[in-house]
Amino acid sequence: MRLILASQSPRRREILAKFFDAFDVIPSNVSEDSKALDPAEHAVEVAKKKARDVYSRYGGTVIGADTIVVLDNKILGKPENKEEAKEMLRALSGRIHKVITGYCIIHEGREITGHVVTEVKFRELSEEEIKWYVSTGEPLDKAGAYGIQGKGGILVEWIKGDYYNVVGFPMKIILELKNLGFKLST
Ligand SMILES: Cc1cn([C@H]2C[C@H](O)[C@@H](COP(=O)(O)OP(=O)(O)OP(=O)(O)O)O2)c(=O)[nH]c1=O
Repeated sequence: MRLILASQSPRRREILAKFFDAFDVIPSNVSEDSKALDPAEHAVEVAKKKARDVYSRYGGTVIGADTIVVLDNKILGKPENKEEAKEMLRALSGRIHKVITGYCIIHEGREITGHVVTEVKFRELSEEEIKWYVSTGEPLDKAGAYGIQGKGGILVEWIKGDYYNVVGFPMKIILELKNLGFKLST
């Protein structure tokens, strides 16, 4: 069965490639909005849209995922510009937030959905640090305006849960694929 990752994210491709040799990458072309009020539900709904979009065009076994940062029950998506990135980082400073990845795997016409939550605590960030981090260019294509896998690692005090979930591809998805019969590479 052909495995397809419905994502433009290079991070997702790299993580999936650690475990499976053969898959295709076909980014979806959908808007990242939903009617869901609950953040986890929202992430799952968007993941479903991504997977359904690619499945309807190519069939196969399709993986869609959506990662959001949630602070005080409010969703922080990808910042539109540097000013918005700074605002997000100020809001996250010194606080615990959740990173939620919703996923949808469509296999033999059936949808397997779920979400994974990781808690992340940020250090207290100075204005100078925030300015420096935004000038690295890292925040712009990332939920919550940071990437834990890059220079953004320095902003983080601790995490509780799956590290790979913060980067956008929880190990839960790998386990679901294994359960469906996809063989892990050696
Ligand atoms: C919090 C955090 C997010 N991110 C990234 C993961 C996701 O790529 C991105 C959230 O955006 P998403 O909409 O989940 O994904 P995407 O637009 O990059 O790719 P696609 O929709 O095609 O699958 O933020 C990190 O890389 N590191 C982090 O620490």
